[in-house]
Amino acid sequence: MVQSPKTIGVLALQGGVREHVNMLAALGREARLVRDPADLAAVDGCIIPGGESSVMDKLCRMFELQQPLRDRIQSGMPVFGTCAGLIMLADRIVDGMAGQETLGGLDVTVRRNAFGSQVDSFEADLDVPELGPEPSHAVFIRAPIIESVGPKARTLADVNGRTVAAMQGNLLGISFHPEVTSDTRWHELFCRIVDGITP
Ligand SMILES: NC(=O)CC[C@H](N)C(=O)O
Repeated sequence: MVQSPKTIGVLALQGGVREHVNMLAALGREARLVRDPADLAAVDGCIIPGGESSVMDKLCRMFELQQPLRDRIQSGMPVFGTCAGLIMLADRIVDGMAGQETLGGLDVTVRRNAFGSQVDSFEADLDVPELGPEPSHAVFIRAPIIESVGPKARTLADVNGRTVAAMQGNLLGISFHPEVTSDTRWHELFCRIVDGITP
């Protein structure tokens, strides 16, 4: 019997949803948009896109997705957070908006908009051993940094000594946007995690 492919969702409340859907399509994976608890129940893994984390947090609560997402994360669902999505995954946030909450799961502390207004968007080539020898061209858009990585998580990449990618079990959080480049390797890595093909 051929096993049916795992379903990957993209949290579609706010932010850069389409780019992730297109990236998954380029890898032959049809994404399911996640807008309510029934959508979430139908997916095996989920991407949380970039956008504005404080708004995404509010919408998660409004659409009754915060607790279901927390529960799924705690029970091991693979999640890939990019930029605002990384902030949503972080256990700790040092300069959130008043009352801003995260979903948590990834043992890191993040700082929002950490690269400052002058260079709030820039690009850099990152050395990421997990992706192979070719550098990963990273696009940072009002990006957070990972200020500290706790003992349960590990650093995957940094730029000028500042951590911008971390992983913990099935959780992957990066502060930049591979979905706006032609580099599919981050999404391939996430698909392997969802499919249970660990390196
Ligand atoms: N490109 C992005 O996702 C920016 C993140 C945004 N600055 C936030 O705090 O959520």
